[in-house]
Amino acid sequence: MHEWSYEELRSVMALTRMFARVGSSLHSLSRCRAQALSPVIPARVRTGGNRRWQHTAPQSSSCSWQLRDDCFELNYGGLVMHLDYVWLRDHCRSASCYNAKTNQRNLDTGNVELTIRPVKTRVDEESLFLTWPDGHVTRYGLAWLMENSYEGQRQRAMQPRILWNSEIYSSAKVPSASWDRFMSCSQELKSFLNSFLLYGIAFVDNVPATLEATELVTQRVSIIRETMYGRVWNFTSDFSRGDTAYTKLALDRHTDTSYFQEPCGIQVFHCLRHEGTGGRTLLVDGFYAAEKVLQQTPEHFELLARVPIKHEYIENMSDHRNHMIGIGPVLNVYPWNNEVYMIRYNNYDRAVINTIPHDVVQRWYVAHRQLTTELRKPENELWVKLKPGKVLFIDNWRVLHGRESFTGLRQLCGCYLTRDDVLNTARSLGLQA
Ligand SMILES: C[N+](C)(C)CCCC[C@H](N)C(=O)O
Ligand SMILES: O=C(O)CCC(=O)C(=O)O
Ligand SMILES: [Fe+2]
Repeated sequence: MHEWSYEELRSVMALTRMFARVGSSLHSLSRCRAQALSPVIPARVRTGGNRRWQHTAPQSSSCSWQLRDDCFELNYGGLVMHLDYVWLRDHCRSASCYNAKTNQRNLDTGNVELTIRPVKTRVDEESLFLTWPDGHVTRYGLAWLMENSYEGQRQRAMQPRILWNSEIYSSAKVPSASWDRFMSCSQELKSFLNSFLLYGIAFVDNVPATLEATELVTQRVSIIRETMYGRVWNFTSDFSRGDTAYTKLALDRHTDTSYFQEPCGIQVFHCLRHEGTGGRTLLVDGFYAAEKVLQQTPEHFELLARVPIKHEYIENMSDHRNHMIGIGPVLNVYPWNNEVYMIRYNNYDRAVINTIPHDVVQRWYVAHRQLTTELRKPENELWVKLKPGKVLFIDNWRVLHGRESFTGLRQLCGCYLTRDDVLNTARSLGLQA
C-alpha cells in the first residue's frame, strides 16, 4: 500500500493552490458583487513567430485573437481566454451538433479528431466563426464565450452569498415569509428562497402547528428526502432512536447526516410543542468560519479542504439497526475558484481517522481546532427559540445547528429536503442557484 507522505500531500496542495490562485479569498468572490468585468481594453497588435494577433474589422476593436499551437487565444472585453480546439468543436451549438429543444448535445465527441484545428477564423462585433476541416462552420457568441470559458467562470461565484455572524444577520432584518402568502404567491416563495440562498437559513411564520402543514410548507419548496429516520419525523426526548438528538441533552453545533456520502441538503424544523425550559436552537454560518480560517491560515483551510475523513452512524436498537458511512473533507470547495460549497462538521459522528499519516493528522487537528474556535465564537452564534407556527429551513451544507438542553415535553417535527430540487425551484423562479 502506498503511504501518503506529508511531502506528497504538500505538492498536491501546491498544485491546487496554483489552480485556485484566482482572487485572494474565496468569499470576496462568493459575496459576488455582480462581478462586472473590466471595461473593454484597446486591441493589441503583436507579430512575430507563429503568434500573430489578428484583428477583425475596425468596428470590433474590442476583440483580438491568435491561433496558438495549443489553443485559440481570444481577448475580448479585457478578458484573455484560452480555448482548447477540441473544446471549441465540442461546444458547437449548430442545429446538427446541438438540439436546442432538449438542450442536449448531438455531436459525437468521440469522433472529433483530437488534433483538430479550424481552417478559417472570422470575428465580427458579436461572434466568432470557425470553419472546420470538413467545412462545418461554428458560430460562438463572444458574450457566451466570456461567460462559459474557464477564465470567465473562475471570476464568478457559483452561488452569491452573504456570510454572517449574529450581528450581520440580525441587522439585515431578513423578513420571514408568511404561511398564507407563501402557499399562494410565487413572489413570496421567491423572496423566501432568495433569503435562503443568501443566508442559508429562512423562516416561514404562522404555519399551523401540525405535521401535515409542515409537510405542505416544505413541499412548496422541494421534494422530501426520506431517510432511515422516516419521511416527515416528529420526535421527542424518548430515546426511541440510538442518537443524542432523541434526549434532552444539549447538542453542540453540527451538520446532520455527515455520515451520508451526500449529506442531506436542507433540514426543516418545526417545534410543535414545548412545555418546559431551555431548548433554544443555535445556528452558526459554517462558511463565515471557513472564510476566517482561510484569511488567517490558508494552509489550514487547505488541509480541511483536502483531507478526506469519515463520519459514521451506528445504531443498534432492537427495531432500528443502521450503519452509515460518509467520506469527504470537512470543507468541500470548487477547485477552480476555491469557493466552499459544503461543510461537513459533526464531532459526535466523526469516525476513526485512519486514512492519513500521523504528521498530517497532527496538522489536521490544528486546522480543525482553528475552525472549531471560529465556529464557537459567541459573536457567530445566532440563538432562536422555535415556537409552534415558526418553520425553520436550514442549509445543512452550510449552516450548523445545535440546541440548548431542555426540560419538559418538547416535540419537534420536520424533514430533510433534496438539495437539487430546492435549487431547481429557485432557478425556475429566476434566482441564481
Ligand atoms: C433530525 N432527526 C432527529 C431525524 C435526526 C437526527 C440525526 C442526528 C445525527 N446525529 C446527525 O447529526 O445526523
Ligand atoms: O432538538 C433540536 O432542536 C435539534 C436536534 C438535532 O440536532 C437534530 O434533530 O438534528
Ligand atoms: Fe442535528
